[in-house]
Amino acid sequence: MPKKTILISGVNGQLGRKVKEALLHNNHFNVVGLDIDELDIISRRQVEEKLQEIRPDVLINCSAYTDVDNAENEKEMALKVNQKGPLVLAEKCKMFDTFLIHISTDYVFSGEGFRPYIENDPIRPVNFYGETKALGEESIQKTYSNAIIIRTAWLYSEYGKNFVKTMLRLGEERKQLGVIDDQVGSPTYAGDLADAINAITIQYFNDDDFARGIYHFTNEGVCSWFDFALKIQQIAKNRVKVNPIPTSDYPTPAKRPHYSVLDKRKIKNQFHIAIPHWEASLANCIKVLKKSK
Ligand SMILES: NC(=O)C1=CN([C@@H]2O[C@H](COP(=O)(O)OP(=O)(O)OC[C@H]3O[C@@H](n4cnc5c(N)ncnc54)[C@H](OP(=O)(O)O)[C@@H]3O)[C@@H](O)[C@H]2O)C=CC1
Ligand SMILES: Cc1cn([C@H]2C[C@H](O)[C@@H](COP(=O)(O)OP(=O)(O)O[C@H]3O[C@@H](C)C(=O)[C@@H](O)[C@H]3O)O2)c(=O)[nH]c1=O
Repeated sequence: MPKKTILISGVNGQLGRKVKEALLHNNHFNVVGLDIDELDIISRRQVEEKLQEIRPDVLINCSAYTDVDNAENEKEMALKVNQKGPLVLAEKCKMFDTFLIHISTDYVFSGEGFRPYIENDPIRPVNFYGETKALGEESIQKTYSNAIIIRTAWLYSEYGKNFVKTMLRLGEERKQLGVIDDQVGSPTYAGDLADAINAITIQYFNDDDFARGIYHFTNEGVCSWFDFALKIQQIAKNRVKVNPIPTSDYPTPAKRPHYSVLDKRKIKNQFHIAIPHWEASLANCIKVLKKSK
């Protein structure tokens, strides 16, 4: 296979960095990673210039506005990055015939369901971040069919700001912690999602029956934020006491869905992807974090 060029936008984010690491293992890929300083996804001019210059076969969009609480106040900015950004990328990928992989979220769902959400379940976000991500999905779907949207949830990695790193810090600083036990979902190690994106990218070049559209990806297993926090402290051997609390005891500017488990059968069947359980991936990530301390 001649070398293929893969462009990653938002490469300095926690997912962007893991995607770059995963793709760099593939000798057939020429990987270019850019972040907002070189490729601002809301700038039509900049996106067109970069696609003209780099001519990527695939663009993996890891950039987004991800501060769920601040999105309630910084509405204009959140909307620009999460709705206009994907629209611009879809328009320009269409112009250059570049396959687009975009990432979305479990927060597009209301959380009122009682079984894992499948890809074509109706969406109804309960916060503004979720609304902007839903609009981003819609913009891509209306504009460009040579695209895949992967919804994921509760993402963490060694990099950036995330729940695991917050809990590890609080576990060392505090004697007690209250964590919500009535919001349930599935944690996702960004390295596992990056491996899935790598597998999908390879299949895009090799599979004549390659199916576009929306897919769900998280780690296997289901837990509450409380279960997740408890396991983090256990693995890290922190002595902090973790107490379960209801959502009403932890008020936040943005409402969160109570149940946002995603059904992953479609991605597993279509791309033959084996997904690790969240507890196994969490242990691996914490081991890496402890080593680098
Ligand atoms: N984090 C999570 O728990 C979850 C995330 N997702 C989705 O996964 C994807 C990756 O998230 P994650 O890695 O956690 O996000 P991060 O916030 O870690 O990274 C996002 C990156 O995008 C950059 N960025 C922001 N605005 C722009 C812009 N206008 N143009 C180009 N780059 C920009 C950010 O730069 P800077 O830091 O300078 O602003 C940052 O480097 C996103 O689509 C997110 O919505 C889905 C479910 C869960
Ligand atoms: C720090 C902390 C949080 N919590 C709660 C608040 C919240 O309901 C939950 C998680 O808090 P966070 O603010 O880390 O998570 P949040 O920003 O809501 O995480 C979301 O981010 C976006 C980008 C997504 O797309 C989602 O999939 C999801 O991962 O834990 C506690 O109960 N106790 C605590 O000490």
